[in-house]
Amino acid sequence: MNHKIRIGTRGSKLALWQAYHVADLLKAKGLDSEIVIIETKGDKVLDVSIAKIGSKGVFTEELEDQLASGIIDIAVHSAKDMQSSLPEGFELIAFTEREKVNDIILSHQEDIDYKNPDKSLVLGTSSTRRVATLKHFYPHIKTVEVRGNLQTRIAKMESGICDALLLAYAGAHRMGYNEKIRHLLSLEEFTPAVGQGSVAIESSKGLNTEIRNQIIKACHHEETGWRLLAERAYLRVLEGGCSIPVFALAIIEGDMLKLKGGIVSLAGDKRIVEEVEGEKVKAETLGKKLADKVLNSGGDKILKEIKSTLNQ
Ligand SMILES: NCc1[nH]cc(CCC(=O)O)c1CC(=O)O
Repeated sequence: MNHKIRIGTRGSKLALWQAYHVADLLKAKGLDSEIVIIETKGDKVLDVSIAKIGSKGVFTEELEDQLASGIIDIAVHSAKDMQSSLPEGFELIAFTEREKVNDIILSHQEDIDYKNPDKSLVLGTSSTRRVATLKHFYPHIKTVEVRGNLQTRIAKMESGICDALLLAYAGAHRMGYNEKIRHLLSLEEFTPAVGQGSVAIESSKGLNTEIRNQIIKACHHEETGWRLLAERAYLRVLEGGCSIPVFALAIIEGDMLKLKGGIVSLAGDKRIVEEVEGEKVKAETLGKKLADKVLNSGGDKILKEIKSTLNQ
């Protein structure tokens, strides 16, 4: 079959990088594609925090409309930005090989010392997980909300609203900012968001089976797939949109999967971390098991507290 696979994407530089990455993976298996840029609500409202406009689908709804009408065959997203449950009729069919999952501190200044409580430091971020984690481990650090794409955030930092940005390594690396990375943060403290570092491919359930299988064969990275299956099962129970500071990271060792994750209160005073381990083929069950453990050891109270704060 000589069908040109139409890849839908948002128009930001990072989104385009991801779309071209998928196009390259397809090309390597002899599959032709073309990129279709689609503007989403999330791209238009840059001045309001995502936590406030409601995280559900602000970056995905328009793409799903185009999937449903067959204008595009697949939509490409940062796996991290994908809701844990998709609307009826859609599915994630592939996850690309994961990039380094750490968070980083990025700055134009070279001497960023985030561990010394005697040095004042203002970090820009818009992630509740990162803000809460900073409050927990580094309460002396001040934060300011910095939104927009990476280029915008860097411009804001350089204009002086903060000393440095707290970001995902994956995005900074993909946008070519490695030389501004000052610290790679530990996975124990800054356990990443579910899915961080991988690119997810979404399709309508009605996508032609042959095309679907070709895409999976070209793009899906199996180990990443197991890891994200576990992490996303955890997220689904915690109902964590990106406004809730939950985190989880799965690793694979042979046939086994280790999943570590938890939740941190918005004020940073409470942080719960639990771990589960089992066969990787039980990824989804392990994710749910982790959720039970976290909820039962006080996560339920933190979650309730966060939800009532966000609904105010
Ligand atoms: N929330 C925005 C977002 N979505 C995906 C990435 C980076 C790439 C990735 O983690 O896959 C980022 C930027 C960031 O968190 O710094």
